[in-house]
Amino acid sequence: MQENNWEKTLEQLKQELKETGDAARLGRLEQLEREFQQALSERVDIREFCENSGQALCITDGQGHITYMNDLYAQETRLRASEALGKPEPFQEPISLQVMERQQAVTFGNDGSRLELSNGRIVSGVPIFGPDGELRHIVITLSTEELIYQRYRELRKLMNKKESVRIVEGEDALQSLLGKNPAIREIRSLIRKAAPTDATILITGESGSGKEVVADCIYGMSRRKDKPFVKINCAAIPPNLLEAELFGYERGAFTGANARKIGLFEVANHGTILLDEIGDFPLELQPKLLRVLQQGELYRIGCSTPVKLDVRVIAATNANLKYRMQEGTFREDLYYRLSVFPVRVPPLRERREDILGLANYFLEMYGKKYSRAVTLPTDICRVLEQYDWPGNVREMQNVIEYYVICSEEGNEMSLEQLARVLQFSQQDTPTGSRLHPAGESPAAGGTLFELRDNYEKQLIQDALRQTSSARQAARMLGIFPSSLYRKAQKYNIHLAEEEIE
Ligand SMILES: Nc1ncnc2c1ncn2[C@@H]1O[C@H](COP(=O)(O)OP(=O)(O)OP(=O)(O)O)[C@@H](O)[C@H]1O
Repeated sequence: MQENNWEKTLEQLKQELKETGDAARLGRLEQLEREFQQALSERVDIREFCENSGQALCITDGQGHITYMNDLYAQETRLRASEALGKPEPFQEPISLQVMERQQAVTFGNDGSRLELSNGRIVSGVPIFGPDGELRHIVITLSTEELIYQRYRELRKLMNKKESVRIVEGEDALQSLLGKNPAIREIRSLIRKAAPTDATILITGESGSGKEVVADCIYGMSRRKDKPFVKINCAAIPPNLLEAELFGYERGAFTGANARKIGLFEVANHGTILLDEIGDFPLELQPKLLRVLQQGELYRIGCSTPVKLDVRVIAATNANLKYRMQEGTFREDLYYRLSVFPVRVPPLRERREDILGLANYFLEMYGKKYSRAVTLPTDICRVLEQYDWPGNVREMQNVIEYYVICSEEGNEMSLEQLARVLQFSQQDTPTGSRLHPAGESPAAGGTLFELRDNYEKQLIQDALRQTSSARQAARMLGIFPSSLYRKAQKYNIHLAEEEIE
């Protein structure tokens, strides 16, 4: 009814414009109408997709008020759309609330009673942000574990296709571990042997040397490659929260435990878990981890019945575990249980023959990303080979990305500029050596990130000077106006009021 009204008004308006011969405004109006119809049809498509997705689905607005639910969701939750629409989720612990609080996707095992679902259903809430960074919608789904695995596999395939640089399945997985140095070849051969078994693997090596790449290869070549791969950085989670995160808890286990929480070990069941920074694993939790490794079972906090597990454990660290054992912060029995199959990834400075291969790989990768066919002149290659790379492959990847961003075809970054990035004069490498290429006078730099930020700020200021609005400047820089606005705020660049619109 309403649509008929606006269509009628629109027709009248068009007729009037035709009669007055205002072709310009008529053309603009017709253009707007086409865009509007297009948006309308897309909206209908999305609704159709939701109806027929085969998955229980509910959408809320940014405040957690339900704006849509499909039949399957209504059936599974026994809610009625007519009663629930426009209101918050009528559950004791609405998932939308958690998404709103954490501003990130939330998934947890459902304990049955809370959402009145049969056991095994997994509730997920995914936030959708607007271009201004505001939370606009939350998409809530209820899935079986099997469905989650399936989605996970689809997503992984999609990501591989998109990035087209890392193929991480089967023998091909090894291709993502680049390098011709004998130690790297040896690692490939070790992975080939160990990956198909369920042996626990301990990967050691300096930060940025490629431990996670090795873990990805092991997973990609294992018989668990279609099952979950849960990665956790043990140093990033406060010790008092780590126990609950890893082992989970029962409802009522402690104040605030309003519902059962499934720990990450259970999430990884039948799959693989990567315990990164294992050297920082809290001493008091180490017996619990040992139990998982030895007995294949865990106790959730507040529960006396063990949960049986089938998880392959890969641990990684840049710490010296033998030293940690001596100082009494790492248990000896845990160390020997973890290092059934040890793999040491050498730092980049110990495999200089791989430097150029890696540099060219990243050059091509970022060349594609930023649409720039830049090359590495011989003098720069020489410097890259001589540098000690204290931050290993990760540092090189950052440096090459910076190089590609700052270069243009035929007008590559100069040796002086690169020297600044590498901070020759200031940076002590872990071996204590410094690199000063002959004839270079190293300029004061700042960290790589500071240099990058300065450069970005300068590019934005230049673009604003060369154009007459922020919108045009954003177009020139190839970014959205909203991103330009955010960056302008970050760098304290003043935009005129009308430019912000
Ligand atoms: N041999 C390699 N071939 C290709 N890329 C690599 C290689 N080694 C490292 N990289 C790349 O370098 C970066 C850092 O590697 P990775 O995260 O595996 O290091 P790490 O040792 O796990 O670091 P941290 O100890 O800080 O967790 C990643 O982007 C990774 O893709």
